[in-house]
Amino acid sequence: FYLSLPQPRRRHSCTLKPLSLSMASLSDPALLSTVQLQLAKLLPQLLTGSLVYGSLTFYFDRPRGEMLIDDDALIKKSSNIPNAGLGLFAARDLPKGTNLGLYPGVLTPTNAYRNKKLQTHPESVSYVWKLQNVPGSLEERGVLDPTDSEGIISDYCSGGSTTIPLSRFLFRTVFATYRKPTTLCRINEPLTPEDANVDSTEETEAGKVLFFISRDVVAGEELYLYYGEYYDRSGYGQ
Ligand SMILES: C[S@@+](CC[C@H](N)C(=O)[O-])C[C@H]1O[C@@H](n2cnc3c(N)ncnc32)[C@H](O)[C@@H]1O
Repeated sequence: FYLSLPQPRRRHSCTLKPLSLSMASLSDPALLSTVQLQLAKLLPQLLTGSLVYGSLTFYFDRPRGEMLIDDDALIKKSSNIPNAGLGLFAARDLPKGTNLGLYPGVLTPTNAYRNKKLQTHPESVSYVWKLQNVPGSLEERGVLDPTDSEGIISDYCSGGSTTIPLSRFLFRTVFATYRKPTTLCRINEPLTPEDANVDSTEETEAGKVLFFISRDVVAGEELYLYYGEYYDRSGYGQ
């Protein structure tokens, strides 16, 4: 007979191994193939994740806008208005109703623009188009910001924002060729609103602003758009 005495408890022991793989352990072929196998299993997930992240970033932070008139119909040069900088001129006759294009810029929530970029780069405001509120709601649709991360306007608007991590980097590299001309940003406003020869209509929900010729324009005329009563004109002439 065996006496059924309580057996001494076996102590479980474990050894903690350092997580990092040393070069020596990587030279172990068995371990190396396990690591390769794990990486191969992870690869599809990594690729899918990157694809989803890239697509969403592109969708939200892409530069919008496009020209609807050929390049040689317009000329960018010094404005007829003293100290107004560059202006946009008709290179040929443009009949009333001619579509010029959709205003360029990255669609940015109004608050994000107001609380971040406007604070750090106030000069960007001259070129930022504030969209109307979505009809029938108090929701603000946002602004179209065609300036770069420093608030500077250049000939093309690239996408990207500070809201999505690495967004600006992606638009400087992977999506670098996807950029929109900022020609329409050079249209000044007339000395009196009645002298405007360009007008705009907005498809607010789509975030689209169409610029069109509002009266017959002859070759050589400067194009003018009235900016509206809320535009900040405090920097005019400086
Ligand atoms: C949308 S930008 C027009 C393009 C700008 N002139 C440029 O060189 O890029 C608006 C800015 O142009 C200037 N501007 C436009 N119309 C003006 C006017 N009637 N008088 C003085 N400055 C004007 C102001 O500096 C204004 O903030």
